[in-house]
Amino acid sequence: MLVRMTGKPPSPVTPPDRFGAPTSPQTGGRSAPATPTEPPTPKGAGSEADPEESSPEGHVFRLIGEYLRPHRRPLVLTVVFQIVQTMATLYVPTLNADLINNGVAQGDTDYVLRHGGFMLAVTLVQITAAGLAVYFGAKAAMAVGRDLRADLFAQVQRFSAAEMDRFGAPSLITRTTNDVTQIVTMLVMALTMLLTAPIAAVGGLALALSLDVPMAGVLLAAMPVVAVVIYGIVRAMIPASRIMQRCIDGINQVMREHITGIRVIRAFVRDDHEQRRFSDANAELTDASLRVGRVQAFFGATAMVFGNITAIAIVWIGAGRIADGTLQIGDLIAFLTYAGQILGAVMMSMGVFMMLPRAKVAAGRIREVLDTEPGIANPAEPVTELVGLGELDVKGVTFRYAGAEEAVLRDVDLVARPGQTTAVIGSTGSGKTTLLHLIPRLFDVDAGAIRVDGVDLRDMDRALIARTIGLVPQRAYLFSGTVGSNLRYGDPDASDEDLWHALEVAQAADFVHAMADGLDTVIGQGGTTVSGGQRQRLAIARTLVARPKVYLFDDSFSALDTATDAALRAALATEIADAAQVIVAQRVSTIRDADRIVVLDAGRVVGTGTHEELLATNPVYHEIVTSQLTLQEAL
Ligand SMILES: Nc1ncnc2c1ncn2[C@@H]1O[C@H](COP(=O)(O)OP(=O)(O)OP(=O)(O)O)[C@@H](O)[C@H]1O
Repeated sequence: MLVRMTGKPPSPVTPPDRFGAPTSPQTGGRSAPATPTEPPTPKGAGSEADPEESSPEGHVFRLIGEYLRPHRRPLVLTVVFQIVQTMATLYVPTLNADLINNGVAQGDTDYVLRHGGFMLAVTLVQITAAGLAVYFGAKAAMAVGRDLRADLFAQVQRFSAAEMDRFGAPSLITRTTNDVTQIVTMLVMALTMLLTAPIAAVGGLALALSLDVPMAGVLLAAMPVVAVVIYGIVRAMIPASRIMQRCIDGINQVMREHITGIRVIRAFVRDDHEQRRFSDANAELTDASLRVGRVQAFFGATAMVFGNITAIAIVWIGAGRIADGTLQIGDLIAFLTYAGQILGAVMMSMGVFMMLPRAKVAAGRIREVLDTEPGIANPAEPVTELVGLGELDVKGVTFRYAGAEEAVLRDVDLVARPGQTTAVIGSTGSGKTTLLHLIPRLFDVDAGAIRVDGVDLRDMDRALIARTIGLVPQRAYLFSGTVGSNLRYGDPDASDEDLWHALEVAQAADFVHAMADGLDTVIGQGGTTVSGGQRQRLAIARTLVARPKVYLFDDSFSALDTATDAALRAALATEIADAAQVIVAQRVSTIRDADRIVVLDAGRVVGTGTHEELLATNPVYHEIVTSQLTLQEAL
């Protein structure tokens, strides 16, 4: 039979995970209100709304149009070769009819050879044009994919911690990989079929009409019937694909949690529970896939039946007309070929429309990232150099996390002078880490200001902030690579001697020496191949290599034993004697010698002074100290 099932519906691929996190305020610059108002919902998104429902088709076409614009050349070539290929495809049945009528039927071998040669040449043109059309179409589509990924990556790099929190790392990864793939896949199909299909349908019909009007009527009658049936099936496919997409989301989530939390699962012997969760999600996906499969099977069978009914009608009418001498056998064969081409074209274009729901969701999610203005932008005329030694002044700072009801920090003051150590202590959840994250401008304050050498952070160039302030985070992160490449994150030009010196100060030289390849020892992603304490010390060394003016240690000594902690602080005291140090710690012994201790309680500063002053006057500090040391030890 002539009808080929080329309009195959898209195969299930991993869909994007869903974005349902609360939206955040776009606080940026000095104009940020003291009490943040409710954030505007980003375009194409909605914390409540289902992104699949809320992203119109326009998203896909606008996005594709925008990204195809720079690739006009391959696009134009695709169109040209598509037209050539389709014309040649339409021409071949006419030539074939001619060959049969005037060559085969007449027994004219010479005609068959001459005409056959020409037909072969047209087929060659058809094949070459088809190949080139696919090549340039894929080239344009891949270029769109590459540009989308590059723009998404660049945009995510501009994001502040607030936007990162809002989208979440897994979602940003899925958007950059899977969602882009959805767009590219649809684009490849669209470039290959959307143009060919209407030309083949209209051209085939025109040629059929020119051959025999009554028989072309069969095709004309069949086309709308097939289109209506396929439309109905596509309508059924859309909700089925949507359900399947949600099921794959579910399975992704279970899988992600399983991989991330494998140690906890093992520790609590929850393997069976996790296995059940996975089995449930898996069964749900299987059911949904079967539902989609049933719709596809029905689609295939129905299309085939209609195609064959059309072919039978053509043969039936054609046979009668051949018998009464009004139609030639070659024309009947040409008719059957046109019927196949026309119905195939209708089905192929339906295949593209079946991909639309998924591409639509993907485009909405991509647009959402691209349209999100980073809350923290570089100032228009940034300060690029500081003249002072690096005096940090936190003044009247209030901060609330996006979506949170209460401010985490209220009216916080803190001064860290060069050559001095300022410690921050407080119960867990009192806001210490948050305060430290505000200093390198990972978030912007809602009220108050943070200045270094009298310059507001919001007036400073981001590169200057990074050069001036060195944060050793609570959970040190190391990149996949070597010890050396991780340390050079602080300064790409640092020599091996510089690295070893930093390691000595950070009390890390001994264990790095003991590693098989020293500085060239490979570190697993996230630093999983070193211990927590080693990771902390490597992170400290990395910051030392950068030589900032202000050091922020966020509980960076917590994984060290007391002796190493003391040795490290002693080494730091001489190594970075001129720098300002802010140390957050839980252990009183770590901070008792600090020049100034700031006591935080529920986001407020409840005391500032030396260990002795606070012990004598501050009940919160007194309580923290006596919970760890005897009064004798404390004094
Ligand atoms: N990204 C975030 N989004 C929303 N709330 C947050 C976020 N990070 C922290 N919080 C909340 O802010 C409060 C202060 O957290 P923070 O980590 O600053 O406390 P901390 O004093 O450093 O605690 P710890 O000593 O346990 O590290 C906590 O109530 C916490 O739940």
